[in-house]
Amino acid sequence: APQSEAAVGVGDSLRDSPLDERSLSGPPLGRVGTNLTDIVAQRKITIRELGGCMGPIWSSYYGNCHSLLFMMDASNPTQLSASCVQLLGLLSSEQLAEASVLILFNKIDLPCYMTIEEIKSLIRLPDITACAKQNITTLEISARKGTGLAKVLHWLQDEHRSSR
Ligand SMILES: Nc1nc2c(ncn2[C@@H]2O[C@H](COP(=O)(O)OP(=O)(O)OP(=O)(O)O)[C@@H](O)[C@H]2O)c(=O)[nH]1
Repeated sequence: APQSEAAVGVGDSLRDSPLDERSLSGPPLGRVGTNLTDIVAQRKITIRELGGCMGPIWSSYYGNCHSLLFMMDASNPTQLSASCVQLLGLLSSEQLAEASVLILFNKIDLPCYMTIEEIKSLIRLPDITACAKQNITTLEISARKGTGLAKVLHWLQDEHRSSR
């Protein structure tokens, strides 16, 4: 069956979540490295998780990336600017110009210092979306509670329906 790849960068792993994982490969949770997870959402989609601290080598994986899930920790305002800089770097990459992008605001189960609207305004998300070559969608989720994950799966399903 055809398969395509999506990548998760920065923030928190979907590994904690109740996703329907039919097969799993890569190092166990908590190890440094890149984790690969196959999910079946009508077709097989391979998710490659790249931790925030692996930013310097993210670009090695751009070539095979059909869509990008960029996870931000909505409960931690001190990480926001660094995450935003990493996001801008991804969006300006020529290799990712055709990728569809889903920005996930994670940990909405925690009491947050700022509302998601405030976070979006602080990182000037409307400007980022307007200037980016990519089609950008945003969702608010809790990987721990599973909130919003059905929508993430639907997005993946839609994006990979007719992909290479
Ligand atoms: N309350 C809450 N905690 C979460 C959620 N998602 C992840 N966590 C916790 O946040 C911590 C960090 O998650 P990790 O996935 O290990 O860390 P990370 O931010 O992805 O780290 P890198 O991949 O190296 O960037 C763990 O203790 C998770 O259990 C969430 O939605 N809510």
